[in-house]
Amino acid sequence: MTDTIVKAEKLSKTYKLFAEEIRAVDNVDIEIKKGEFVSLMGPSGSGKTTMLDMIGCLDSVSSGRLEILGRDVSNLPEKKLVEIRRGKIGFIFQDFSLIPSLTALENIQLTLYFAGINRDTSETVKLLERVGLGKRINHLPKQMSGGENQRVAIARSLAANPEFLLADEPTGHLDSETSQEIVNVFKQLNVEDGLTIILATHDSSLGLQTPRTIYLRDGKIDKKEKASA
Ligand SMILES: Nc1ncnc2c1ncn2[C@@H]1O[C@H](COP(=O)(O)OP(=O)(O)OP(=O)(O)O)[C@@H](O)[C@H]1O
Repeated sequence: MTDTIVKAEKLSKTYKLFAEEIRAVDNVDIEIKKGEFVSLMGPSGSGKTTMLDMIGCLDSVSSGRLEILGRDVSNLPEKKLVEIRRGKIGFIFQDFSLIPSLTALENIQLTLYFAGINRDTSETVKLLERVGLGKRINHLPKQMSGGENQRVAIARSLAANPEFLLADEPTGHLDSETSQEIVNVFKQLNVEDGLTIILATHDSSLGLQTPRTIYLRDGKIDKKEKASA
């Protein structure tokens, strides 16, 4: 098993919009190893989401090479991309995407059900405890704060035992104090469980807390600014 989670070489993504061609990601070289906690930072439109979507096998590659978990995914059809992302990659987005009529516990159980994974309820409860929600197991999303909803989403992303987590602006809907709490959960998962996490954010107060920061500007890596925090 490789310890390289992501290896991108001259990776590019081009969107065609009528006559216009937009190079959202432009010739990017990146290598991310198992156990790293990396933030992808850059202003709006710099290509963070496009980059994460390709790494997460949610979007295709236009040119260059992308290896995920040791497998070349650059030219794979959608069906194969689904196979790679299912179970192996955990996703956390800005909107928590929880089902309003289901409790914290049920939201996770439903995800497991659709993934075809059999888990004891006690294991799911442990996941919620892991993110500090031991007392919110039977709460509905509307009975929890935004930060708590995002913790449920984090627990849900962990339920299938993914090889790594991708978080795209996970604190976009949260105030600064709650955002810090969410980043602390990620730090804990990275330090204590060795989980690999890639976090996209435009918020430098959060992005600079990770051991490694990659800056994007106009779809390219901004080498001048690239430095470890
Ligand atoms: N589906 C699409 N079709 C056309 N252009 C797109 C598409 N998705 C993204 N883009 C363009 O690609 C560029 C990069 O967008 P992207 O969403 O990756 O940036 P971002 O850094 O994540 O921005 P934000 O922080 O605002 O989410 C932008 O110019 C955007 O307008």
